[in-house]
Amino acid sequence: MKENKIVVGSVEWCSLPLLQIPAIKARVDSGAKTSALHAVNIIPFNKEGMPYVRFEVLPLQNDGKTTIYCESPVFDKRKVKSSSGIVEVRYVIKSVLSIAEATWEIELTLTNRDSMGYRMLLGRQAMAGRMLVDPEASFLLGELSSEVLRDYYQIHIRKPSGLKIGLLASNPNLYSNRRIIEAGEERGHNMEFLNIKDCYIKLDGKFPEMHYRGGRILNDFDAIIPRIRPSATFYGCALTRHFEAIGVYTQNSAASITQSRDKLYSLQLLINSGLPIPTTGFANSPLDTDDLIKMVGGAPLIVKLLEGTQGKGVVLAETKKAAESLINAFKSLRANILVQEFVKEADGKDIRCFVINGKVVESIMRTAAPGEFRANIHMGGTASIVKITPEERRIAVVAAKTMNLKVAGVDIIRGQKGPLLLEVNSSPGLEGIEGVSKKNIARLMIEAIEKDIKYKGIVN
Ligand SMILES: Nc1ncnc2c1ncn2[C@@H]1O[C@H](COP(=O)(O)OP(=O)(O)OP(=O)(O)O)[C@@H](O)[C@H]1O
Ligand SMILES: [Mg+2]
Ligand SMILES: [Mg+2]
Repeated sequence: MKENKIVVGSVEWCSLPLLQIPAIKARVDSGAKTSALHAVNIIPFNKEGMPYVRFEVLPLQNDGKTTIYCESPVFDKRKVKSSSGIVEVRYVIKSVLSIAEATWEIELTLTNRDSMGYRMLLGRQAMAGRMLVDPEASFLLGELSSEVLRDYYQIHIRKPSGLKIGLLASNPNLYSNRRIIEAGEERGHNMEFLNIKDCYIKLDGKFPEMHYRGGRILNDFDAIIPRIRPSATFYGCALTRHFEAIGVYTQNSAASITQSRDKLYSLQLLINSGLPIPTTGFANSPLDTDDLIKMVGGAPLIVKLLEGTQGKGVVLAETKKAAESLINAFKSLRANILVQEFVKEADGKDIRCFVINGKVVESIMRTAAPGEFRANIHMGGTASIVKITPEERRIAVVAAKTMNLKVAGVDIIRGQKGPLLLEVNSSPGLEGIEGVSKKNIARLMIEAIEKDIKYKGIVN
């Protein structure tokens, strides 16, 4: 059967017609089962109810400008262990390989790992029954001249249009992240999802740089939208700070995000601006628990972890005894906590004001599920649009300004004597609010960036 097989060297040119990639240099890698395609900006989406993935391929080595925009149905998602032992979940697509005038269907995993500069690896599965490898040779099926490549790729050279905006976050599947990418693309911008864990920093007095997995340098961004989840605060803020250092606009600054993650520090700043908050205590030693409880008006009271979110670190202690044990238990775990007056009149409701560039663009009221005092959507709360009072609006605007946040989610509860500020979030979620609002909040975030950096390119 040898005669029918294509003999290939260790490197060959091939093409992927379904993805409209006319020529890509593939490294023949019989050590790997599945073939891999080097792709960036890999973003999942749904098309007519089916899982799809959108990605960009830079088909030519050492060429960061020639970009092919691809989309494909998702065939599978697989865990792949790299040679360094790190497990990565990769999308698998089915595509057609064309080589030496033969074509057949192959599976391709998408990876942003730059495999020694090769944009494609051809694995055993794709070759089985069809190819023989002569490992000493390369380009047995012919080399392509730079003229031919230029002809192929001329139309694919990225033309500057719109802004280049990076979304610095952890999960491209998250509703908020998907919406921000979508809204940016709708405005004609070049949106890229930058995974926090894949960015790294070059600190250098003269030539500081931001790098991305595989060695790509990320220095040409016009703006970065940091959406840092609490568990990634330290590294995410370091990256945001570095983008600032290399002159990139960040929608929320690293300093403001860092500040907002510490509830105690935030409250200190907020009361300095004269904003009303529920009476709050903080103590270091369990010896002071008794007085701490008295300070906030006794039980029932609220205990909050300093770095909690989605309502997870917020507990209600109904009695003095319960409060004592709760506070002392947290202390013995060395957790940093706040003790706060329980505002019963809030009646399991809170108001989330979404602030962008100093304006409340939308407000919703969240109502806690039955038997629950926390109104968070993640705790089963339901949302509806609410008309806020001028005082509530003022509190939200001053709070965002005090925290120096361009985009903020300000939480307020309605107490007996008026509104009380609970906290200011630096990555407010979009799902709850867009679910009930007619406004395109993600688009408003993008427009705020356009305004801030005085972008006049696109009108629609
Ligand atoms: N002092 C209080 N009195 C009454 N209810 C409160 C009080 N503090 C918090 N709550 C309720 O618990 C919810 C969660 O509290 P808070 O917003 O402080 O925590 P969080 O975990 O940071 O939430 P988020 O996801 O909004 O960041 C509030 O939205 C509110 O419904
Ligand atoms: Mg919070
Ligand atoms: Mg909250």
